Amino acid sequence: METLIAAEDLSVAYGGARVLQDVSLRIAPGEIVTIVGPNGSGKSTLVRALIGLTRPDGGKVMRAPGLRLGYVPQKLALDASLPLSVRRFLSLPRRVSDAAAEAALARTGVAGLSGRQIAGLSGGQLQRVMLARALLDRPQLLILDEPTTGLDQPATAAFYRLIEEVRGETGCSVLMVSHDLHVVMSASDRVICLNGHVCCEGTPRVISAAPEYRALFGLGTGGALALYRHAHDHGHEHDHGHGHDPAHPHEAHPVPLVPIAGGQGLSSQGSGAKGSGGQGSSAQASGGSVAGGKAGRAAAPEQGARCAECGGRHAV
Ligand SMILES: Nc1ncnc2c1ncn2[C@@H]1O[C@H](COP(=O)(O)OP(=O)(O)OP(=O)(O)O)[C@@H](O)[C@H]1O
Repeated sequence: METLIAAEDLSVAYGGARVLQDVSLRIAPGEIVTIVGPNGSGKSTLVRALIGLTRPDGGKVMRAPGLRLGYVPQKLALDASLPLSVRRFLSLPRRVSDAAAEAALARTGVAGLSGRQIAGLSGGQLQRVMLARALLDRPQLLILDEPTTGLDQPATAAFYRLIEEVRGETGCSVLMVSHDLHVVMSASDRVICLNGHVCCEGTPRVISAAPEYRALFGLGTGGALALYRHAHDHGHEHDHGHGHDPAHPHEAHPVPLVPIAGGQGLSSQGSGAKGSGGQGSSAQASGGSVAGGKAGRAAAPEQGARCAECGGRHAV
């Protein structure tokens, strides 16, 4: 299977505190993958390590050569008192034409905001402007870190619909971090449940039923299943390791849960590399080939002690 980006046994520590341990994942062309997990479980750290903003102290990140990557950060690290128009923001760091800027704003539903100050935008408008900026480089992989923070429910649902439309139009893959479990379950092809390590991963249906997920998020996510009506009738090709016919309902061949094998405990070693502040940039990822193996170690037997946090058996 073709892979755009992959992490293999990725570990990150900040000043000796282990945040990620042996995290492996891979993103295939065209799929929408969502990372869920409790506060502080390392979701943003994982995203930043994938992008290259945070240096891992173990494992590696591999990208398809010349991968075009669009990134929408959780927060915009801008001084609100600095005058910065939407139009100028769209040309940071690379100048874009007025036509391209207008088209991107129109695509994300905020046409006509060009002359407005970034500091004066509502939360929903800012998210759409940041998405417009990320789309300007025609990313093959769009990475969004909690893109709907602070938005109300209709705005959140509308934003996820927009993401699905963009994926449908451009064929880009989407990797996002989200706490909106119900929407995540309806809008994702695959969900990765993170708590310093990958607790479990699979289709929304499989994840909703996973004991590891339920231990972390409780049993009140039944509505997420009700929302999940993914008939898998979109045109992209992807394979979650089970080679299904894309015309099949996705649930018919659920991805097996992927416990992380191995016996290493938490280490207090680590260099704690800090990344620089993300600014909603699009970045041309540096090259490097992607290994074809299944990064998530599918169908590995459960090993290790039962996790006190999520109830699953895994390395950490
Ligand atoms: N630059 C940093 N320096 C030191 N510690 C950090 C840094 N960034 C994150 N951390 C710590 O690492 C842990 C994981 O943080 P991270 O932001 O990755 O979690 P998260 O799952 O995205 O959380 P949330 O859901 O609250 O956004 C937290 O304990 C956090 O305090």
